[in-house]
Amino acid sequence: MSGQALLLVVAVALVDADRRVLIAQRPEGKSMAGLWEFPGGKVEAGETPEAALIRELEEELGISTQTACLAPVSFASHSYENFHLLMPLYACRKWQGTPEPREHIALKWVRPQNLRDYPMPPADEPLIAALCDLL
Ligand SMILES: Nc1nc2c([nH]c(=O)n2[C@H]2C[C@H](O)[C@@H](COP(=O)(O)OP(=O)(O)OP(=O)(O)O)O2)c(=O)[nH]1
Repeated sequence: MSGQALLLVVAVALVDADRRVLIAQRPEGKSMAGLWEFPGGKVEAGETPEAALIRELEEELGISTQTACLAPVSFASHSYENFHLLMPLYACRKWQGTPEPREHIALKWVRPQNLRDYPMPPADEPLIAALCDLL
């Protein structure tokens, strides 16, 4: 049987006191450069999704959080040209530190209803409605 490889990526909606969500702009040189995404990244072999997210938040934004602060929201299941993306989205309202763009061009706090003003990867589109419902 042949088919696309499944890629497991974890992502998070960091939610601030004003119910805004943090999005981050992908850098030049990467796929989908310039698009706005939820922080996160690929789950490595032997890692739980939560551990991968905690690691990515430290690497990408310089913040720390705990598994207990990660609540499942929804997931994306989307076929790209070379792989099929499976991406659980968590919400997180509690973390230590102030997010800074260590691997992105820019960060932005956005109300869920305004997320459509920012070009995001096609897989993310259905997640916006889930966040609007939740927040
Ligand atoms: N972090 C994150 N990744 C997303 C989102 N939506 C979406 O399609 N993706 C895709 C982009 C990448 O193909 C993959 C995440 O990979 P990554 O961020 O760990 O690695 P990368 O950009 O260096 O990967 P690459 O595509 O350049 O090889 O998931 C999202 O909202 N957040």
